[in-house]
Amino acid sequence: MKNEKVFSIKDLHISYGSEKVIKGVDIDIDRKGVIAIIGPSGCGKSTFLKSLNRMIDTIPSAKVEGSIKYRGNDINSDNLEVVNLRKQVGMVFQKPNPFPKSIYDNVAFGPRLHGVRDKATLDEIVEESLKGAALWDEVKDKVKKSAFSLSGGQQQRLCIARALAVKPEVLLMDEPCSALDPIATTKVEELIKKLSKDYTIIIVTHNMQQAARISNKAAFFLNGEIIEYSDTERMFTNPEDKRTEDYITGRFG
Ligand SMILES: Nc1ncnc2c1ncn2[C@@H]1O[C@H](COP(=O)(O)OP(=O)(O)OP(=O)(O)O)[C@@H](O)[C@H]1O
Repeated sequence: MKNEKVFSIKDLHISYGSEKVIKGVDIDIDRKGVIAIIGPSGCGKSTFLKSLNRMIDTIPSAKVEGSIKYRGNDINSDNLEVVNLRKQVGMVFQKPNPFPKSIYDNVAFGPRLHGVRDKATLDEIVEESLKGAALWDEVKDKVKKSAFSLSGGQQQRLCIARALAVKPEVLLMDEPCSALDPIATTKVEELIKKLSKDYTIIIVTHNMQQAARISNKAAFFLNGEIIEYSDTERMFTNPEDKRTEDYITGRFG
């Protein structure tokens, strides 16, 4: 494929009112694989992530300047359809947030929103998405039951299935395992690794072991700037910057 870059970001600045949170970020993100966004609390990781599918628009005080290109198109240009951008660039949040609906209706929600009405087609998308999120075997006999009847880890995989149902290219994940127990975390990590063969996954994590286990590349943020962006293995074995080393070895954060 010609354009291997999914995102190309130049001189990105984001502020909330007078507080500057992202201060001149440049980063290119390639197709497929897992990119971990790491850095201490408050350094702007979630803000950066939310800017990539314009979820940041929901915060009135937020102001975004600079260029974010998704597949070569400026996502902040007036003629870009946000609904289409969010179809391509899905999001999974820290706490599982299924809708108060059945398992089936949670997954069918996005496709219905985009106009799919045919029952057989919806059935197929729901099954495929639940299989993609490694949840199908656990729920196939009870898809009409409430999403709230699932465990926390299952709910998070349901949210991943819901994101997959509209066939995105990119998944943004903001600490998707922080509310999960170790077993559910392992399952979601395995799922992320599996999905990274077909999707580009950009994940914010506080967990350095998790970043090392699942990501191909890592970007270290500090005070709204990217200090280092490299292959994860390299960053974790031979970081270029002393501040990166101090952070990943737990000297601060
Ligand atoms: N909705 C908001 N309104 C005003 N300020 C905000 C808002 N969201 C975040 N901030 C501020 O922006 C800064 C960066 O926050 P952000 O959540 O992006 O950091 P983070 O690196 O993801 O932190 P954490 O790891 O603790 O989640 C913080 O100082 C925070 O207080």
